[in-house]
Amino acid sequence: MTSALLEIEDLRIEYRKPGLLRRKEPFVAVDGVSLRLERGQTLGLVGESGSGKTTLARSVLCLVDPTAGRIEFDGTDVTGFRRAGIGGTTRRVPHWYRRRVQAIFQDPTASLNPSWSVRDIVAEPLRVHTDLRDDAVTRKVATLLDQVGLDPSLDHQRPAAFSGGQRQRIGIARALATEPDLIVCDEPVSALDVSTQSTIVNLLNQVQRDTGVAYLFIGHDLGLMRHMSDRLAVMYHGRLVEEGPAEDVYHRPADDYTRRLLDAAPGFDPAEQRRKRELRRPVAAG
Ligand SMILES: Nc1ncnc2c1ncn2[C@@H]1O[C@H](COP(=O)(O)OP(=O)(O)OP(=O)(O)O)[C@@H](O)[C@H]1O
Repeated sequence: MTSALLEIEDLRIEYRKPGLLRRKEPFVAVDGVSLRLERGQTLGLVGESGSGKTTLARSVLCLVDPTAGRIEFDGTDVTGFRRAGIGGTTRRVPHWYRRRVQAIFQDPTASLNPSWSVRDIVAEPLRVHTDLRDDAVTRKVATLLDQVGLDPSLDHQRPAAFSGGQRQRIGIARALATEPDLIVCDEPVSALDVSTQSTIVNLLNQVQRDTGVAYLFIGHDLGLMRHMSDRLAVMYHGRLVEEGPAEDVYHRPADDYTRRLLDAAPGFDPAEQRRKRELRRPVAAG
């Protein structure tokens, strides 16, 4: 088997609350999770609130230290990139990793600097990660804004001048600036209204077709996740309960928890739900 873009092996992440007595058990947020994401594909990560999705995503972004297990990106072990050093210092994550792995977050308002212009926000990763001169940066910013459907002539405006969906487009332009191989998308459409959700999802799909970027995509809406993802992984209480091709997980879930998640999914027509339950009912042996 060829190496995947991202390979997560038996990952465990524990949180310790400061001041806890030593003998008290740490809280296990991610427990023995193994996942694989191929180049140019989307791995959808679903599960109820608190199941460990964001913690897993943050470990891929080297924002949280795994307790055990391994994260490999394009053949390089990146697990120890951010091990806490002596005296609480933190080792720097290499530039090449920050450049190749970008992120989009749920709340674009919180993740965009409100006092910067859109031009400066999108230009920042170019200034940090490339040797482009000012005029080339300006051209690239205009191309990126155009790519995400924003008018480049508005690049002097601040984020507050834009709608929620437009702000998410700014976040996507910023994430695309370094031409990453992977974008970790932590619920990028959950805070948007339904019609804006679908335009942003379509944009992300188009970007993937154009650039070959892979997504680790976290979301709650199973219907949307099914359309977005090549494979779906379902987490429950920090553990992976199911993983497989998106259509299989959606139509033929192997795990009880996935079935409950599907039945609880909002926007389902009750008759459709009944029909799905019938289809999923195990066939008696013999
Ligand atoms: N810094 C932290 N310290 C202690 N516990 C934490 C910390 N961050 C998250 N947790 C706990 O870890 C568990 C998993 O949280 P996480 O945010 O990864 O879940 P999630 O599936 O992404 O949830 P949501 O869909 O609500 O974002 C939760 O019980 C949460 O309270």
